[in-house]
Amino acid sequence: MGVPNKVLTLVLIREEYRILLGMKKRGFGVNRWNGFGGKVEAGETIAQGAKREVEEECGLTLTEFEEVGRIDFEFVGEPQILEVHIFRGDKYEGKLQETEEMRPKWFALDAIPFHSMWPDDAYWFPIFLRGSKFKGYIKFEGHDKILDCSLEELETT
Ligand SMILES: Nc1nc(SCCc2ccccc2)c2[nH]cnc2n1
Repeated sequence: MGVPNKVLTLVLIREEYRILLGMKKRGFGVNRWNGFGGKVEAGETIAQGAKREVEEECGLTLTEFEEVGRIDFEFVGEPQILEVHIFRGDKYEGKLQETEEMRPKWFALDAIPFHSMWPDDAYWFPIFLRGSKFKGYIKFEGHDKILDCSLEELETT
């Protein structure tokens, strides 16, 4: 058995015509717009970890959210797979704020800044935006080059 996967969360808060992204100001994926997320801590469920990261990174408290996807990311030369659990945020409370980690901004669904995001997002965001569930496997060389990409749409809601 190889190295256990690193379990991570990614939350995309979506309203009818806009989606909330954050500009990552440090760490993994810096200088790219992304959803909010990160590691799952000991003693918390994946969903609890997702909710916590949103609060820490942009100040919002999720009151309704659902896991809609899962993508396993492999990076050439790194034994640990990143197992990313993707959630759609439907309802939230609180005041949106910039943090040390993220600069949040709402984007119209027809103006998502894919050129300043992880390159794979352009492949699975359309599946996410039509309300389907999905799972995938994506192999990277570095942080810009996709070597393999397989995505499966599981159901349309
Ligand atoms: N959209 C997207 N996100 C990630 S990492 C998301 C999980 C994460 C990890 C660390 C800090 C915060 C969030 C990606 N990796 C490769 N392609 C990718 N696309």
